[in-house]
Amino acid sequence: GETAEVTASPEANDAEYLSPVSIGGQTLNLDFDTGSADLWVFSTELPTSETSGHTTFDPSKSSTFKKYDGATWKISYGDGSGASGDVGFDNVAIGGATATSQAVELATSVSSQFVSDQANDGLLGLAFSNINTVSPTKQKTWFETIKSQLENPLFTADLEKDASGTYDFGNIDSSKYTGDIHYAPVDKSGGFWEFNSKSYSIGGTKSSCTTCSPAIADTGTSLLLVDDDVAKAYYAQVDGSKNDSTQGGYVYPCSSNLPDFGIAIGDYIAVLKGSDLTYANVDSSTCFGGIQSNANSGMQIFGDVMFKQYFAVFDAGNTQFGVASK
Ligand SMILES: CN(C)c1ccc(C(=O)NN)cc1
Repeated sequence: GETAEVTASPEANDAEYLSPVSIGGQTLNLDFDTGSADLWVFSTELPTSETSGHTTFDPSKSSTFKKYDGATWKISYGDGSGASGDVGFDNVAIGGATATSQAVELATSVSSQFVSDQANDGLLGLAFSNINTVSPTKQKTWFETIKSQLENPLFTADLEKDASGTYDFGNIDSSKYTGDIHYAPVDKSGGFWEFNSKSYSIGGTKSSCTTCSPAIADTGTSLLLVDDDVAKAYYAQVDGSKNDSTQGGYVYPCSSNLPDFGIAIGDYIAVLKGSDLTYANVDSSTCFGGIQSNANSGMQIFGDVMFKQYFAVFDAGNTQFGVASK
């Protein structure tokens, strides 16, 4: 069975991580996203006014590209961004592993957030294919296409703070973590890497929350979006913090000593160091938190703030998600 490894390089503020992907011999930098299941790319079918700074996939230059007549796709993300277009098939290689006849979704329209994010040439979904948006027939993700060829049906994420990390497919590299991997069973029926998260800790004080929303492991989200009352309880411990709608969330004096925050991954509490829970500066003295409210959306979203502190295993063979210290 095959294994593959690819670099994950951070953009400003670790807002997202991009990895090189070869499609029909053309290399684009894609955002690997465990919170969605579409592989879509900036393409020459977009208006050139929307492709400045991006690498675009040109199907006419790939000898292996096949159009999927009549198929379309349209996706919206939690932050209100989105994209849409048409579909083809091509050979897609990541870190030396090639999925042949992989569905590649070509953008004909993208929202302003994607136009302005010039480092991002598209997304590679790593959630479950039941939420793929291709119509009239859903298509598989790259991981599901290649899974049977892999040594083990799993992939891992090692994202780093302000430094390159890796995604590995088919194996767990024991040099990338310390101690045990703590697994939670995944409910994939909603298409996400979803698990229970019924407790948390703030500054070492544990709270159970039987009413807490389930959580998803989402490498495509920058922050940690927790239930509103949990976010409130966290920032109640931060002097001078406030939920500032102008800034879009909780801000506080950058001089604050943020408390550690423990998140439940099933029965295991992964403690996130407070010293790594600031996301960005708003100005020279005001900081924007890595922990924010999910506005009671009914889902907690554990994004890159978690992956920067914990090595993660997405195990499709056993339908489980695991974390380990690193
Ligand atoms: C605008 N961009 C680059 C986005 C990238 C990813 C996402 C997302 O919610 N992934 N789960 C949203 C937006």
